[in-house]
Amino acid sequence: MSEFILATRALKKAFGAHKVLDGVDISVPRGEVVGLLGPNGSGKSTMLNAISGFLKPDAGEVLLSGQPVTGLESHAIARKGLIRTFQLPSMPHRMTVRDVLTAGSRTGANLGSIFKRAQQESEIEDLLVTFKLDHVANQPASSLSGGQKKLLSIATALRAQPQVLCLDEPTAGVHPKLRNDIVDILTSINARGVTMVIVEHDMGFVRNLCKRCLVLDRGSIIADCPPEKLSEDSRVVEAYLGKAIERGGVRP
Ligand SMILES: Nc1ncnc2c1ncn2[C@@H]1O[C@H](COP(=O)(O)OP(=O)(O)OP(=O)(O)O)[C@@H](O)[C@H]1O
Repeated sequence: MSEFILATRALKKAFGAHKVLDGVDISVPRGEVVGLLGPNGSGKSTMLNAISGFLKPDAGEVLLSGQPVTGLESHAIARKGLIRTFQLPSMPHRMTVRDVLTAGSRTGANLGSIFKRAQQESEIEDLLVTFKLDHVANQPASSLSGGQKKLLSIATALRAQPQVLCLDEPTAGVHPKLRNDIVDILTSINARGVTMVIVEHDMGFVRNLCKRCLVLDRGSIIADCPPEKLSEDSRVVEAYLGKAIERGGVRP
């Protein structure tokens, strides 16, 4: 079994002449929580898209447990255990919150027994409570606030029982009180062995969750270190932390 559950090798993606990913190598050991940081427009979402099959890389490799998944469709990569959430999750108009969670199941279409159905219903009720969505369970998912949609998208991702969860700005738009709840939820998910790659600008959140951070800038990883070491790295301060703090861009 590969030492790394997720790796990219010389991953490239350009939009026209703009080389957003210019040969990116990352290696994520099983069970790790990694922060993927960088200035706005540095390619973090592009990286998640290329890893999860929402975008085909121009060159390079994506490896899941050592096996190449480069260029596979997103649903095929999801079936292999890597699920990605989005910065701005869109929700179907006609489905309630509970319906969205039910549809998110890996086994949703194949509930052969009453036992399985009862088990699924109980898992969904647990998720509704854990993500503080139980009071809106019967409302249309599209009517939720931005923060609630974020929570629902993470809860739905968990229904697929991922081995690797890639989260794109999980706290953006989420009420500050709920951010600590998300840290607790993600910590307990990680304790069950789920590896995570988290794109996030909230440095408090990153420090609470991530043992390691990768910083992306101008197409390359410019730092790979624990969060508390980031401010000691002059390239990171120059490219990201310094400027972003000046602009108020990094949520402390
Ligand atoms: N489909 C696309 N077509 C053309 N350019 C794109 C496309 N997707 C992304 N880009 C460009 O690639 C660059 C990286 O975008 P990306 O969204 O990956 O950055 P990011 O680091 O996630 O930014 P942010 O922190 O603001 O969310 C940006 O300049 C963006 O305009």
